Amino acid sequence: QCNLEGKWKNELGSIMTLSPLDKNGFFTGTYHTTVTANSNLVTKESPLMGNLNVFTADTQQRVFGFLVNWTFSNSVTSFVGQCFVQKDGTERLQTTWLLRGSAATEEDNWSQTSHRVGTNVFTRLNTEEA
Ligand SMILES: O=C1C=CC(=NNc2ccccc2C(=O)O)C=C1
Repeated sequence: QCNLEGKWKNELGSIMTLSPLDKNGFFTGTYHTTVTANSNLVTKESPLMGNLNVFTADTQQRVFGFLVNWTFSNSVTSFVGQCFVQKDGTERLQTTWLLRGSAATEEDNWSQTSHRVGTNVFTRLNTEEA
């Protein structure tokens, strides 16, 4: 079954580290993202907090949500998603995100389309990547 604790990366190369969950499924963590701020790449760490739905008996299909409070801009991103375990045991977090507010700094070029909703898939950071 999926355990959210640990390090995850998405297709943008952002790294998310999640804490152990408490009995209510509450967790905290940090989110490292690389965004272009006034034309230089900076990696920024932002705090996050979230909840796993621990009320369902179905331990394989648990849904979660978390909010990243971006430290480099006046914005937050909420992620909602579900963890899936593949046949080979690898875990993937399928998420949909909603970005609220505009970055105080130049937005990263992938967000030039100024879309404010999207999807991200997170996979576990394996040991040599960490
Ligand atoms: O104000 C801003 C502008 C762009 C941002 N890009 N990061 C993201 C936004 C949505 C989902 C994932 C990420 C990421 O960096 O992984 C974040 C805050």
